[in-house]
Amino acid sequence: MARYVRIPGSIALITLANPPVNALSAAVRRGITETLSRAIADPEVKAVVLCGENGNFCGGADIKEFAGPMSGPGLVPMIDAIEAGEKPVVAAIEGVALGGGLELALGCHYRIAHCKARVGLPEVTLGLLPAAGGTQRLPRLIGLSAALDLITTGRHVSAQEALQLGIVDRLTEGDTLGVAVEFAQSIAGQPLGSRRLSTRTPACPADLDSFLQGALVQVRRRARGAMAPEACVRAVGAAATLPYSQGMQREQELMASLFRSAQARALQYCFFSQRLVGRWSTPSGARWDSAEPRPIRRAAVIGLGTMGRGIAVSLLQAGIAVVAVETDEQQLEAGRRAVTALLERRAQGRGSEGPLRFTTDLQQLRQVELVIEAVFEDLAVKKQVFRQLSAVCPADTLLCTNTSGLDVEQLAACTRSPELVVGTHFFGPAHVMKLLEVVYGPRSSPVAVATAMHLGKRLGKVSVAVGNCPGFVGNRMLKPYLEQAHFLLEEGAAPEQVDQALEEFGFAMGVFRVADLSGLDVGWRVRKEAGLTGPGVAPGESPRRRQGRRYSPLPDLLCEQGRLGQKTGRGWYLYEGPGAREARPDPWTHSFLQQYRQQHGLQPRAVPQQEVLERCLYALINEGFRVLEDGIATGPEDIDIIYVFGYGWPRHRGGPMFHAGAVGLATVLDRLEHYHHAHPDIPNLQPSALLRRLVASGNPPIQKWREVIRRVRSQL
Ligand SMILES: CCCCCCC/C=C/C(=O)SCCNC(=O)CCNC(=O)[C@H](O)C(C)(C)COP(=O)(O)OP(=O)(O)OC[C@H]1O[C@@H](n2cnc3c(N)ncnc32)[C@H](O)[C@@H]1OP(=O)(O)O
Repeated sequence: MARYVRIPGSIALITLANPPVNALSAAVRRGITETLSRAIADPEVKAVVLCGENGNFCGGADIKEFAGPMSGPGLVPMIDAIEAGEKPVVAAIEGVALGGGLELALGCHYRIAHCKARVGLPEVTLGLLPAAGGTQRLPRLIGLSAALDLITTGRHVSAQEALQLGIVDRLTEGDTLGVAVEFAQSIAGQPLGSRRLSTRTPACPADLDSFLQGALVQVRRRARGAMAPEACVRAVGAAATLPYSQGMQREQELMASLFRSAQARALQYCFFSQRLVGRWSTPSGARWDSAEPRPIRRAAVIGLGTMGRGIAVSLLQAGIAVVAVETDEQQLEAGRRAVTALLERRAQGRGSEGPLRFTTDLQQLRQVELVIEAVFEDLAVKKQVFRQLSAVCPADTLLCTNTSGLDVEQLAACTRSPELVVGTHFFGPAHVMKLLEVVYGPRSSPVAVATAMHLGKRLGKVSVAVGNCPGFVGNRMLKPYLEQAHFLLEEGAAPEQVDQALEEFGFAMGVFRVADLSGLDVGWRVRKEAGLTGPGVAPGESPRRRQGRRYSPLPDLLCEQGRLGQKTGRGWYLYEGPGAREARPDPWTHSFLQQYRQQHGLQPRAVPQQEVLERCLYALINEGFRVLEDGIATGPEDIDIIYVFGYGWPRHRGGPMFHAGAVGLATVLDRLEHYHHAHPDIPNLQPSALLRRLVASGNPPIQKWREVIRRVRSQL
């Protein structure tokens, strides 16, 4: 898995050959070790060039190997041998040099990179640290501060930035290998001295202790419970305070504490799941590898509210021409100003955008290949828009709706070509958030799904194909989670207590802080339309029961008081004023809850933190199992990616379904049974058939769930 060629002029060329990214599998490590020995032993060879096949230097250690026992030559001795050798080794970097790939390049004496290459140490995103000398060599090359930034964020760095930082010695625009070979010839025989990075002393900030302390505080705040960032700081700190060999020892110790951790497993599961969801399929047999996406050059966005603006910006930044449509001149002008401001803010350092036109005239849509409707979340209004679109657009135009949960099929039924209608559920802000739920209806064609999935990828999003049901995957699962949070308030908890439990679990914001941020009126409107509150409620119905099950009117009561969240300066929390962001516990809410409990004869109790987590999270997870039973998501990975990328689920916990597996499915089942027994009027707490079946099947690893799901679905 590493090829060896002698090139005229006393150069040995070693090529890593493990496409697509030349990951450093055992076979590649063996290949490098053997070919390097050969080059060292050959007296004719004066210098070595190391490169990768297929336009990529190296994507790092082979992540697939981490799950099993490690075998073959170790990365550290291999890289040490390169650095210690007497013959200069030049890394010719094309494509990527990431993780172990960059660490390998740092063991080389020189680095030459193509101007489009990217380098970085992203191990932290996999729950690890750069444990092949990266935490010790990089600070010695570019200084402690810059190394700490790269290693704790895992960000990829462009070739230009890598040159500025001093990670690479030279950039090329053309033939990287040719330049590297020529360069190797020019330095053959020169002393290697400080080209061996392990011999250097890292440049450190003057007040090292407080610098490292500050770095620890900062990564802890950002990490929300993830362990790897802190371990990275400690390892880089060792580079500043210990000789190289002791620093390496510390690096290995810290890596050992992470390598088999639950967090590393969760993060690596996310890495592979993110790629797996791209290989989508639908129950009707459409598949990623057989459905051909249509090219999209011109698109339209209908409705320039917050979502429509973000979607327009997202399309433009992908180089797609956009026609932005509003109903009247006033709304159009507001939309124009907002989109222009967003584009200006994001303009720095970005590529060229597609052309943009604003109009109130739907006739302007005759030339577009795709339309995204982003009007008010009201089925009747959306139906009307789809009827108009169907009348105006050519029959082969793909019509997408940005609904967050309405029936895509009902919209398709309003058009001439229902097979060309799909849901594209963006998450706000749409130009920032990485998730796109692509919703196929029963009649959506393979080409429609493929085009929407492909569009998502072009927009830089992680697209997940899901079936059509109220709330699709993400919002459907959110409902029982929110419901539990409200029930917990009825039973005695305070909003800040529920939020604290969820934030300590790793969510960026607890459920009540999120509700205040998004606006309580959003859910209120949906509940009114569903007849759960407002004039649609049957006279005489108990305020705490709806449709035969327990219901909490608490959020409705807050809305009735005009407490809509941050925008009104008060919601579950109190804010400095309308639009202010800092949430303060509100004595009003506490006394409101107290009165409510008294009025309904509810005896408040101290709700343990464990119960908050179990009831909120297991209710959500239970719905996830139902989503799988119903075939709305194909596998648990789809759900987990949706939750990690769209709902702030802490990535180091892998997503809700992964978390269920990590806790133990039998435990989740047991706790759901316990809570359902205590609250028989909450159907969401009744364990799903699939969960029971998985437990009965012996708690298989998550990668095997699909087999059980198939059996359960065929029997339901
Ligand atoms: C105690 C012993 C351990 C010592 C370890 C020492 C420390 C070193 C650790 C590491 O190096 S960990 C790995 C660090 N590297 C990364 O995190 C990079 C991961 N890869 C990527 O970011 C991207 O894949 C890419 C390289 C930027 C390429 O992106 P692109 O969009 O072009 O393609 P993808 O679809 O992402 O990938 C294609 C294909 O390749 C698989 N793959 C990518 N990288 C790895 C890898 N490092 N190991 C194994 N497999 C990898 C990826 O899963 C895709 O596979 P398929 O889905 O097509 O099967």
